[in-house]
Amino acid sequence: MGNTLSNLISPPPQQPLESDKYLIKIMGPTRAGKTSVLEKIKDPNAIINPAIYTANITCDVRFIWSSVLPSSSTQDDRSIAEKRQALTFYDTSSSERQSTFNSSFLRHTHGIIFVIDFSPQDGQTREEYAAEASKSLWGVIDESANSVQDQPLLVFVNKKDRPDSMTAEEVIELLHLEDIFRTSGRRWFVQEASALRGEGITIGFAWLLAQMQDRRANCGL
Ligand SMILES: Nc1nc2c(ncn2[C@@H]2O[C@H](COP(=O)(O)OP(=O)(O)OP(=O)(O)O)[C@@H](O)[C@H]2O)c(=O)[nH]1
Ligand SMILES: [Mg+2]
Repeated sequence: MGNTLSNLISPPPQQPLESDKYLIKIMGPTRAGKTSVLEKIKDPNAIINPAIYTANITCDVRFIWSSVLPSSSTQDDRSIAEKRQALTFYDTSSSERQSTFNSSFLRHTHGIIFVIDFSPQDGQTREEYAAEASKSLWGVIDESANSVQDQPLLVFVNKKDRPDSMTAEEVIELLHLEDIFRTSGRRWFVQEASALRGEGITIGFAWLLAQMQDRRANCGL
């Protein structure tokens, strides 16, 4: 029990992973759907429980990314994928955000997933919500500017099943994503998604995986 609990709340791994493994960190505003997105990456058939409440828990999940291969893939494809795609995800929770996102947060990280849903809370306007989200994203990127090598950034605009959701274009503008590329050369991609319905998750994640593989092949990162 003690072991299990300490595994759940252990700090982000700081050691470089072996060469065939990737570490991905998931960030984003409170209740945006970070954990739900992770559940769907792990298992596209997972049922997302609307009553899920995951604040204050940080989990470090290690698994083999074979579940997102197309159903038409052969056993050989799966074996190759299982050998190659060992991924560790670090899912952040609401309460740790400020204290955790320091200059070493992205060290040894190969990819970043930022989940946003644009559901303003407690009387916030959309613009206020976006400004806060943008500040937190830029905070991490600025903080780590000297210690990391421009990992690819995947942004999920989650909860597309809701009528008030925003488009990828609006998010690109509100988060000033084009500036990220201009200032750092970091590659980014915005994918509209619904973790609830399982839409957009696999395609977005496939982009991130391809980027991470490309960086490793070309830059050894
Ligand atoms: N409608 C809808 N609800 C979703 C979707 N994804 C997640 N939710 C719901 O949004 C709530 C928050 O989801 P979580 O995955 O816990 O969000 P989180 O970002 O991990 O939350 P914290 O860790 O507390 O910051 C839950 O009630 C989910 O069921 C989605 O695509 N559509
Ligand atoms: Mg969560």
